[in-house]
Amino acid sequence: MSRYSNLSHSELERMLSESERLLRADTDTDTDYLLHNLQLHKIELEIQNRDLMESQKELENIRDQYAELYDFAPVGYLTLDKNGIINNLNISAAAMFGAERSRIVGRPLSTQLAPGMGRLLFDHLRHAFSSDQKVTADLALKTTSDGITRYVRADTIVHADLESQAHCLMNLIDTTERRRAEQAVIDERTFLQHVIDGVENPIMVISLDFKVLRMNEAAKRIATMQKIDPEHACCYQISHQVDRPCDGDDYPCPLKIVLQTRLPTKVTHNHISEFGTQRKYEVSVSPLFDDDGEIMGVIESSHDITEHLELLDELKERQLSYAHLAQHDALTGLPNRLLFADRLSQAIHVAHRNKSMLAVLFIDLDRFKEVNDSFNHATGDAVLKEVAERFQSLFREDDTIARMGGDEFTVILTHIKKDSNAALVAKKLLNLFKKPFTIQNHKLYLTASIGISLYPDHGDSVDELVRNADTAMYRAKEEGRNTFQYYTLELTARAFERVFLASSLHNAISQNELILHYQPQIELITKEICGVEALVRWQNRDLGLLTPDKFIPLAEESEVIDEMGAWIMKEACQQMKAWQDSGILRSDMTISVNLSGKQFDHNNLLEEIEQTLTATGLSPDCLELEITETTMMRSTSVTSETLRKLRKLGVKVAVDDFGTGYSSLNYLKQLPITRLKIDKTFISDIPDDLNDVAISKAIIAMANNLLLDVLAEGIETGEQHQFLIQQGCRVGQGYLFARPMPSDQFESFIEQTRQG
Ligand SMILES: Nc1nc2c(ncn2[C@@H]2O[C@H](COP(=O)(O)O[C@H]3[C@@H](O)[C@H](n4cnc5c(=O)[nH]c(N)nc54)O[C@@H]3COP(=O)(O)O)[C@@H](O)[C@H]2O)c(=O)[nH]1
Repeated sequence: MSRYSNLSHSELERMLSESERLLRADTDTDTDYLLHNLQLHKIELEIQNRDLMESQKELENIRDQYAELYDFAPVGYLTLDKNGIINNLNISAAAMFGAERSRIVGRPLSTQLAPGMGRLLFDHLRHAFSSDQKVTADLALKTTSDGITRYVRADTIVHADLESQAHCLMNLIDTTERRRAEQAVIDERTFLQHVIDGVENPIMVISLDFKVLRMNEAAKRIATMQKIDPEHACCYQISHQVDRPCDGDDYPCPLKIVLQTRLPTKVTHNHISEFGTQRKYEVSVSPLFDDDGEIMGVIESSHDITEHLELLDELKERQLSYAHLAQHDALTGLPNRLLFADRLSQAIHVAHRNKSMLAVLFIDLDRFKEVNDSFNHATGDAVLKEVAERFQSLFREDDTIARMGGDEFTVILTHIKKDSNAALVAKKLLNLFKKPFTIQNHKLYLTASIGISLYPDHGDSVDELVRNADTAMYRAKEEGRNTFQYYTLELTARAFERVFLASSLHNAISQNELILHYQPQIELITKEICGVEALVRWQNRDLGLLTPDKFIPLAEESEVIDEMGAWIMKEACQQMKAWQDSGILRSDMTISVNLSGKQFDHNNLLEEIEQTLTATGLSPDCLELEITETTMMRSTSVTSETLRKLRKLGVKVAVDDFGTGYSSLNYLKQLPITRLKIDKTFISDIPDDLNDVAISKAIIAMANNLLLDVLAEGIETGEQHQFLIQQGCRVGQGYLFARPMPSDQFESFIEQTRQG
C-alpha cells in the first residue's frame, strides 16, 4: 500500500497540482527536480491506479449484469462445439433441461433431448455448420422426473471463436405452452370433427357465398359419391347436383331464410343420398354469428325423413282405415248407424240454414229372415252386399245411403224440391229389386218396404226423422210390402199419383195416349179466327184426360220432355199444314206451340224445328213458339242467340205468361220477339181489380210502343173483351170464344163460325 492510498481523489488532485507547481518553481537542483518529478509521477500513478480500479469495478458490474441477463433471459442460450457438446448454457436453458447447469456443461446436447430426437439434432447441427445463416428446428426435450415433456424452438448460428474454433450459439425458446395451446385447439377441433363425424346425418358449415367450410363424414360421402371435391364445393352442388342456389316455393333456400329472419329454420328438400338415390330430407339450418353479432354463415344438418314420411302416410292411411271401420259397415262398406246420424245431423243443419227440404228413407227388406233361414248366413250376407251395391248405383255423391244393421238401410236425400221427389227415389229403389239376386246358382226374388219422413214437416231431429221413417216403413209392410209410405197418409196418396204418372209417362207416346187440343185465337173486334194454339193432353187409361200441369213437370224431371216436345211440334205442324191445305184455316195463319224451358235449353232445338218444318211442309212464319217469360229471362246471352236463330228461320216467338216474370223494358227491346201474351191472371179480374186493369193497360201500351203484337189470354167475359178492345188489344183467346178442343171439334167449330 502506498502512502497515497488513504487520500481521497480530490486530495490527490490537489497534491498533483501542488507537485506540478513546485516542479516548475523549485527546480534549483536536479535532486529537487527529480524528487518533485518522482512525487508527481507517483501521484499520477495513484490517480491512474484509482481510475483503473474504478473501470475494473464498473466492468465487473457490467459483467455481473450481463451474466444475470444471460442467465435469467427468458430464452435459453447454449454454446455447443462442433460435436454437439455443451460448452456453456444459461440458467434458463438449464431450467428447460430440468437440471443444474454444472451437470450439463460438457455433456452432449443429445442427452437432454427426448428419445428419437438425436437424428433431428444431428441434421440440425450439420445444417447449421454448413450454413452461415440461422437455422431452426423444433425439438422435444427429455421428459423430467415429474413427467413433463418440454418443447423448444432452437435457432442456431455458427460462430468462430478467437482461436478460430467453430462452435455454435443456440437459443432455445420454450414453445411448450404455445404447442399445448395449439394442440388444445387441434384436439378441440379433432374432437368436434369426431363429434360431427359421429352424426350419421350430413352436416355442413356453409359461408354466406354458399361455400362449404366444414362438413362431416356423412356429407363427405355424398360429395365423394358425386365426385365433387369437398374442399371447394358449394352446398347446392352437394345436395342437389345443380349449379345455382335453391329457389322457389318447392326448394326454398334455407340460407336466404336465415339471413332474412336471423332465426333457425327448417325446410324439406329432395336431396341425393350417399347411395345416389333421391330422398326427402328435413334440412335444419341455424345461423352462425361472429363476435359482432353478424351472421357469418350457417350450420346445416339434413335428416333423411323419407321413411318417416312414408310411415306417417301409412299411419294416416291406417288412421283413415280405422276411422272408416269405425264409421262404416264391415259387410257392405256403407256408412253405419253412427256416420248416418252424423251426416243426417249435418244435413238438417244445412237444410235449416237454407230453408230447404230433405227426406229420410227407411228401407227394410221383405222376408229377409226367410233367406237366412232357408240358406245360410253367408248367402244372406251375399244378398245384403248386392243390395248395397244396387242401392249405391242409384245415388249421387252428396246423398247418404247407410246400413243400420241386419236388413235395414237408410237414405238421406238432400236438395229435394218437392215432397214427391222422395217417392220417385223410393220407386226407383223398389225397381232395383225387380232383377233377381243370383247367389250360388240360386235365383232369389226379394222386395223391400220403404218409409219416408221429411224435414221439416215430419221432424227436425235425427231421432225424430229416423223414428218417423221407420214408422212409415212399418205401414208400408202393412200395405202388403214392396211399396213405400210417407209418414203422413195424405202425402203418400199424392206421391203415389205422381209416381204412377211418372212411371207410365214413358209409355204415353208409344201407346198413342198423347193428344193435342186446339184453342182458337180471335180478332177481338171482328171475332174472326186469326190463329190457333196447340195444347197437349194425356188420355190416361186409368186416370182419364190429364191436363199438362199434371204431367209436363214430371216429363221435365226425366228425359221424356224431349221426346214429348218433338211429338207435339210434329203433330201441331202436321195438323196446321193439313188445315191450311184443306182450306179450314188460311195459309197466313199461325199455330202457337208451347216450348218447355228444358227443350229450350237443348242444343238441337233449332235443327229439330227445321226438320219438322221441312218434314211437314209448314211455312216457318206459320209457326209461333211460346216461351215463358221466366225461361227467357234465365240466361240472356244464350236466349237471345237461340231466339235470333229461330227468327232468322222465319219462326215467330211469343213471350208466354207475360207479366209474371221480371223482364225489363230494355231487355225486351233487345230480344227478337214478335208477340206478348198477357197472362190470364191479369185478365181474370178485369175490370174489378184496378191493379190488373193498370197492368193490362200498361202491357198493351208497351207492346204497341215496341211494335210488338199483343194477345190477351183467358178472356171469359164480355166486359174483359170490351175492355181489351178499348185498350187497343187486337187479339185474344179464352173460354168466351172457345175452350181448347180436339181437332175434329175444332174443325166443326170453324165450320160453325163460318156459317154463323
Ligand atoms: N211444354 C208444353 N207446355 C204446354 C203444352 N200445352 C200446354 N202447356 C202448358 O201447360 C199450361 C196449362 O195448359 P192448359 O191446361 O192447356 O191451359 C191452357 C188453356 O186451357 C187455358 N185457358 C185458355 N183459355 C182460358 C180461359 O178463358 N180461362 C182459363 N182459366 N184458362 C184458359 O190457359 C192455358 C193456355 O196456356 P198458354 O197460352 O200456353 O199460357 C200452359 O200454360 C202451358 O204452359 C205443350 O204442348 N207443351
